[in-house]
Amino acid sequence: MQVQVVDYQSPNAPEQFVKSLRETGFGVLTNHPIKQEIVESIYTNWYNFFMSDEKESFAYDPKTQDGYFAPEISETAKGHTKKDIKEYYHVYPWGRIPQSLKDEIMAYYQLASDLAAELLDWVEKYSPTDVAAKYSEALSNMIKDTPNTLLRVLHYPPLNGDEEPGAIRAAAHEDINLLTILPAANEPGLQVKLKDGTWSDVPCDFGNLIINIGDMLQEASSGYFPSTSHRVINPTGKASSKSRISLPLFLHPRDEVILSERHTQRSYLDERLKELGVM
Ligand SMILES: O=C(O)CCC(=O)C(=O)O
Ligand SMILES: [Fe+2]
Repeated sequence: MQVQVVDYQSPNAPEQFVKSLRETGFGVLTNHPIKQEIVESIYTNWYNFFMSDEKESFAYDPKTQDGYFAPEISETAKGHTKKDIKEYYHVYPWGRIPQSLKDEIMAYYQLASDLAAELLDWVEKYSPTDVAAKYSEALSNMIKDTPNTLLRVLHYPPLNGDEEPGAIRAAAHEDINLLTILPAANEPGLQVKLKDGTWSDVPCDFGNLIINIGDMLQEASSGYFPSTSHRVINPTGKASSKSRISLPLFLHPRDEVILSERHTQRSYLDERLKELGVM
């Protein structure tokens, strides 16, 4: 099955959407409540931030993980040796945020978090009874008042030809969190790995909202909902000279939320950050 594009306003949207998540780890929504204007404005304003020297005064703090991650310290995906070709900024409500960008990005953070709670209710409603019985609390409750949800503003710079051979914008990886909410980026490149092992472009019409499952939902659902590998491939031709901006919101439960017999959100997250080499 390919990733389904679902009209958020259609009566059977919840069922269709959850089916796509179950089959592919991804679902795409159109006609959803997040206005394209705010997404576009964020892309423009943060592009300007990444082009400025101001970013250097927000260098990330390894203890708290908020702030600016320069290309030199950017992630190496689990199981890979080459760093991704990207720089990014981690926005947390309690973290450092450039003053001029704060109101807008926090408005988006709230909007997307509210929508995410609704989507988690959809997931719960269409979880089989035996799977839902193992959720330690309602999925949408797991993110209630959480300080851990992370909004990452990503900038993939234009390629200039001196990239390390084999490095790509984002090497194949799975997300760590419960669910990821991602407005379509301003340029294509996002691909998902299908069950048969082939890579497929995620429908990326500007205005689409892409949602995918992370490892924590896979853990909490005993594998019923798959955390699927995805990647961002390098552009070719004229597109190589363009920046790509994207804006994933990674939904994380509160620290103490029990995901499974093995893990709370905190024990799971710490394990993964160490593997990524950023902690
Ligand atoms: O930039 C994108 O489209 C996806 C980014 C992503 O998968 C991630 O940061 O985890
Ligand atoms: Fe990802």
